Amino acid sequence: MGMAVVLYSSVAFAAALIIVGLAQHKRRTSMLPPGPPGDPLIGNLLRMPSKDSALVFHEWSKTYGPVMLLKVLGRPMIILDSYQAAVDLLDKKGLIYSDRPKFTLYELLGWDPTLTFLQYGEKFNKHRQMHQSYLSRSRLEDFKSIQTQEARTLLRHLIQCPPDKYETFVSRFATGIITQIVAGHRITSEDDPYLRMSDIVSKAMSNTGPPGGSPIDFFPLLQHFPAWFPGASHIGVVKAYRTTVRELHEHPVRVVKTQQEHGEALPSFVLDRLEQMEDGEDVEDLKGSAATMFAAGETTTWSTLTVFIIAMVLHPEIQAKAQKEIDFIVGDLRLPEFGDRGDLPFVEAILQETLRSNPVLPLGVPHRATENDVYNGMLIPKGALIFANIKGMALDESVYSNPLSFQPERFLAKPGGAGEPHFNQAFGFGRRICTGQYVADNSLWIAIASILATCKITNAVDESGEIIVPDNTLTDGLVSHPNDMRCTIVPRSRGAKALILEAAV
Ligand code: HEM
Repeated sequence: MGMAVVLYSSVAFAAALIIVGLAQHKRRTSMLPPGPPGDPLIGNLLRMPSKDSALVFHEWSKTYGPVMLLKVLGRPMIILDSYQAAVDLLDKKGLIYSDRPKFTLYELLGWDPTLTFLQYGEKFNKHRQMHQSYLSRSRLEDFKSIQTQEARTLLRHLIQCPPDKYETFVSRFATGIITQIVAGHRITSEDDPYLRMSDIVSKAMSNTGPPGGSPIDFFPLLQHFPAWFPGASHIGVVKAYRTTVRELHEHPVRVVKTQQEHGEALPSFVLDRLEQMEDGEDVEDLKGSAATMFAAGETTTWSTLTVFIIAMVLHPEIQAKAQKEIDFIVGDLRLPEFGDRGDLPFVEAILQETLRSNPVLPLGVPHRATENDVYNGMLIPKGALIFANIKGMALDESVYSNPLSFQPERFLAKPGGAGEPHFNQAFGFGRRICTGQYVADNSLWIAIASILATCKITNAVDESGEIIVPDNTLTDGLVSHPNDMRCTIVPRSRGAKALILEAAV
């Protein structure tokens, strides 16, 4: 065989490879989910919303469908805008949809090891098991007395504090429950170290943009640049908050260990784990788990309760209807108890509508596909970030009528109500579903029922006597928080005030 034949054959073979490659690429590209057109190389970067991402994605989904592809700097992002698509992928195919992307910004902030951000694998299983075993349904009874006690303390704070402190005390309610569950510590003073840490950590979590979406997450090299460098501004957030985040890892375990040595530790997650710890076991896992529970459970509960309070300011008629229901079932001689829950369907509906109307994790926490997958003829590429658009699902008109209005009746059984499904999606999906959902649900219920039973929430009034209508918007962060909670909270009656003061411990 002559040299020329070898050369021609090689060129022909290479050409064939390129043609097959191009054909495969074309086929692959044509199978990708639809999405807004992007620019060469940078994809949709320039069109990515700077705020209200979940709402903007929901609008785009009306054009591109419930499974939508966005590309940012070559990184595929799939937005799931329908409950069905999220269940089909994240729940039913959990084996390949339960990973997380790398959250460089959160790692730099000191969140490590943190269940929320752990990649799917052995460490994830260990942390998930630690959380689930302590926060399981069967344990819920143990927490109810803590939750009831903190709800009563909250009532006293709300009627005694000036309006600009409402936020502080609602946050303290959430913190008070978590510190007791995690570290057996009851907050009794405003100087409590957990309150300081909680305040700083909440700020850190609501100022980081959508999870996994900061420029540092896309270009980890930016972490080595000064904060003034374009795209590196989050370095300032890291510097401001890292020490407190690390302190939150050290403090609970250090304190409970000392209490344990002195035989003074109260039951808690940390004590439970310390007692089970085997020789040589890494205490860093426990530190990470405790800090995660604290961070994941505090801001979410606080923000959701704030959403409820604003909804009551904006809808006095709904507040009055719930109070009528409570007066009928509970009366005015005692405060609501967990045992009343099944008899208060309208209060239940308000809780559900609070979770639906303004979900505090509007885009959840992104999952990551670990394999190529085909869904309804569309290719979900390996490595894609998968966002469940929880806010988008809340606005799905085929499930929720008048989705923009706050209408608890939608959840009441037919014919009195619309029989629409509860909004469990607020807690996420599949193998990454929120481990604290049952605790959160009970904390929210007892706080909502107790506030409605005893307090009247109305608009605040400014210096010139004008009624203030709170702006019903949320910040953009890992956890979103209402921007404006201006209102007035007073006891419903003298009897209600007496009940609050008697019950508070
Ligand atoms: C209103 C309150 C809460 C809401 C709305 C909420 C919502 C969520 C959501 C949407 C996720 C992401 C799920 C996913 O990736 O699909 C999540 C994860 C998580 N939540 Fe919650 N949560 C709340 C309260 C709590 C509480 C009280 C705790 C703990 C005491 C907690 C612990 C966690 C943890 C550890 C994760 C990460 C799970 C994992 O990655 O495997 N959450 N939560």
